[in-house]
Amino acid sequence: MNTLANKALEKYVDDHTSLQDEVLRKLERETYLKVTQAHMVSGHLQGQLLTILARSMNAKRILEIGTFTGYSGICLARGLSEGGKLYTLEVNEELEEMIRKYFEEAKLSDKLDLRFGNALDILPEIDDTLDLVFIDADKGNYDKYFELVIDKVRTGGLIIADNVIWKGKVYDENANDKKTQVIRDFNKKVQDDPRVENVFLPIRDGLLIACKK
Ligand SMILES: C[S@@+](CC[C@H](N)C(=O)[O-])C[C@H]1O[C@@H](n2cnc3c(N)ncnc32)[C@H](O)[C@@H]1O
Repeated sequence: MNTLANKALEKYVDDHTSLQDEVLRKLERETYLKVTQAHMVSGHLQGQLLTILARSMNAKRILEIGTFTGYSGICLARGLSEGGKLYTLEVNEELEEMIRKYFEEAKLSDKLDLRFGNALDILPEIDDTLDLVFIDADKGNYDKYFELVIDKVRTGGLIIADNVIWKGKVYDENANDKKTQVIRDFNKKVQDDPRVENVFLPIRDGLLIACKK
């Protein structure tokens, strides 16, 4: 289920969001043509939100967990300040060519630190202070990702988790599968966590934004 179920509203929202540029349009199109599970791509509205959040906080160090074809990575990197860097972690090496091609087209290659492997193994190697973390990989590990990054995030920095609505299943009392329960548990954990202040945004498949105190 689309959280902006009303198509007219969806169009209106899109019409009042800065336009998607040619690089992102091409990347989204190529993803849908060539890659399985293309619906995982963040897309225009969410991508624009990520750019604006990163830019407004003058981010210098951003970490993304789950690069996929690079859509959200490009959006985040666009919000980086001068000399900034995006660490982005991806387990599927087959995506490398496409990711690098589009970062090149977007003139963002100098900001890209792309690392392949299991994020759980790579995260302890990242020794940096982070302004923003975007968690968008395997849902079963969201809790672990949160714990592995929280001490690296500066005060006032953000941890943003994607897909926290899980196609509406998190608030459907009849949905009791394991993945849905894992996401409910993660959402509750963030809500109860005294280290952060948080807001749950029902955009696309849901973003949970936690600001470190
Ligand atoms: C939802 S997609 C990411 C979408 C991307 N952020 C975007 O908006 O375009 C999730 C990605 O996480 C990757 N992934 C899954 N488990 C992972 C892990 N343990 N470590 C690193 N990447 C992982 C998948 O291969 C997939 O490309």
